[in-house]
Amino acid sequence: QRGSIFEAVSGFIRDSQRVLNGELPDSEEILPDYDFIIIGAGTAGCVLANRLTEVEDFKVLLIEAGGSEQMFMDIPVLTTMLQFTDANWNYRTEPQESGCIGMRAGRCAWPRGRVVGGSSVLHSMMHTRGNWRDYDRWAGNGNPGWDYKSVLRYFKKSENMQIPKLAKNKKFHSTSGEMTLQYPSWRTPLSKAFLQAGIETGGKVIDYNAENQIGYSIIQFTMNNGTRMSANRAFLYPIRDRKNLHIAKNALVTRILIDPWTKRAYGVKFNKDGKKYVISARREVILSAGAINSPQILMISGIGPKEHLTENNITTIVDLPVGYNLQDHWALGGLTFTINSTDSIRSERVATLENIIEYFSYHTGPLSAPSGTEAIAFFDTKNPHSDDGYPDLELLFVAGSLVSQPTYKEAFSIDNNVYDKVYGPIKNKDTWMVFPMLLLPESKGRIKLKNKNPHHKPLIYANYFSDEGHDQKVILKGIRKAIELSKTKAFQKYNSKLHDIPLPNCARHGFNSDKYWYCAMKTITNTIYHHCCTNKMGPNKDPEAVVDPRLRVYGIQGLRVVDASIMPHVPAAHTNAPTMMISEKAADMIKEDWGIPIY
Ligand SMILES: Cc1cc2nc3c(=O)[nH]c(=O)nc-3n(C[C@H](O)[C@H](O)[C@H](O)COP(=O)(O)OP(=O)(O)OC[C@H]3O[C@@H](n4cnc5c(N)ncnc54)[C@H](O)[C@@H]3O)c2cc1C
Repeated sequence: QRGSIFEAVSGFIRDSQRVLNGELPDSEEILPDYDFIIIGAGTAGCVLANRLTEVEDFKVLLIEAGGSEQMFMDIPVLTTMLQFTDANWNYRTEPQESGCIGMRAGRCAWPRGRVVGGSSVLHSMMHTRGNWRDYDRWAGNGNPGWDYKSVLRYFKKSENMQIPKLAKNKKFHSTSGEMTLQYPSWRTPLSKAFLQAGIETGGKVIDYNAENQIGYSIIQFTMNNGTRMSANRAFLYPIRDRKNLHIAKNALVTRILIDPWTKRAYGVKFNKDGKKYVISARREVILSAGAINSPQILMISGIGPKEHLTENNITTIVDLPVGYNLQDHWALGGLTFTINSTDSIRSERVATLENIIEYFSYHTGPLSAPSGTEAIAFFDTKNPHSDDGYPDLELLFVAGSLVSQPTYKEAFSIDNNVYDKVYGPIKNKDTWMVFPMLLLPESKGRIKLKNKNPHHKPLIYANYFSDEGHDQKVILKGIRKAIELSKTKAFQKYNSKLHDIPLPNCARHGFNSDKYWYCAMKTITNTIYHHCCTNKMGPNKDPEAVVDPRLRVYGIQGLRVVDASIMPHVPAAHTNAPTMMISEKAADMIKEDWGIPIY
């Protein structure tokens, strides 16, 4: 056994104190005005609050609907469980014909962080930047300064790469930023089998955050010494003592105040502890409420598609396509392989006293492993033989499956009948799973208002598979690739077998036929939580654009959007790192626009 009860108790106290000493207190005093008001202390909001308050003259108010981050939220193994706390907005998609069919009431669960740190507190901590073509494509669409060469410095700015071998590559990595990156110290031998299977089938092992992305890798995580590094911990803890930053927690912004004549944003309204606040912004209001709430707040404040606002009795101040262009990464969920050893992760083997003692003593062992996601691989299905391809498919390897942790079924909101029939018979088995995930989707959805009440959840139309068939074909290639990997020597060592109880609604197509898998992916449609793009950045001539390349809302002065909603299209990356990059770049643009020199 590693560690002792004594060490674990001291470790627990040390961890609790780290959070107590780090977490910014809810500001006792809220001033009537600030230079900048940032709405939302999520990934983007935390980075921005840090960078803007570097300028002593800038007085900043950061407003967050959720409460403080708690110590237990930093324990990697609890990642999925955080979705069952108040730190989750708990969204559900609207039912649609061709997706989420096997989820409860035909609705997919879309969790989002409602806590200081935002979705970076709920997220699975995978750190991937995407491919250079993603950003060259953003720039090519009329957004100067967003090409990969220009944004690479912003990816590096926040990075503290603690994987020694990767840190040597100075062109792509940095060790001086706030966000620490690590491989988890504990993982199952199945992750090695995944990499070996890749090599056996002609792939190679790469650093996907460097030159090119095609290949296999252990995942780089935003972790520090075996614990979660949320944006809050990385960017707000270190600036706790800055006098020019105030934070209002448990404060829901209900409206951005805009003068309808001058079209200038001059403040915000928010509710906190039963009190209503109206606070002014001397310079700018910055909306960082994420891809679902940012469009909601804009629309409620009179910025959005005129017809839709009129339907909701909102006077339009500027008619803009807010809420359109919703994009996500999704995968077939539940593609499971059984094995004949006890090498996979199962909750009953993880949640043991021994492991708990080890975790609190040293931050090692199974509790320091994030939800079983261990390895990753990227493919360009259009140019399968190019090393420098543009990945459109990701295989996300999990050293367990829907049956390894009771919370998975709930987190994904899988219908009980479907789950019991398909996964009930293997519920005690050891398994591994792959999410074959679409990276460059063609389907697009939309966020609409339910009504103009800011306390009501907006409507989410995911529109998965609403394209001409491209998206399902890519996922199918991923399924075939995962099955190929399961047949390699590396995985046959464990006698890996594709779990073949068919989904009841798809059985008529014959298990493992292309048609079967098309039906399966529309049944267990699994979001990978990369919701974005609903306030698209684009040039003036782009009819879909909501913000300009400096992230200013068209037609309004003093209002920017800085979060995942400004992405013109989702990059071939998990979206936390790109969101940090956006915020780093935005901070420099804001400083520049207010005459502060940039170094
Ligand atoms: C379950 C899950 C797993 C994920 N896994 C990964 C992963 O492994 N790797 C990865 O790269 N990405 C992952 N992501 C995605 C990543 O976390 C997001 O892309 C990123 O955090 C988006 O940052 P953001 O600043 O745009 O929004 P958020 O971080 O969501 O921040 C928005 C903030 O605004 C606040 N807010 C909203 N409305 C209001 C209001 N009216 N008033 C006041 N405050 C408001 C919210 O409470 C929230 O704190 C995951 C996301 C989720 C939900």
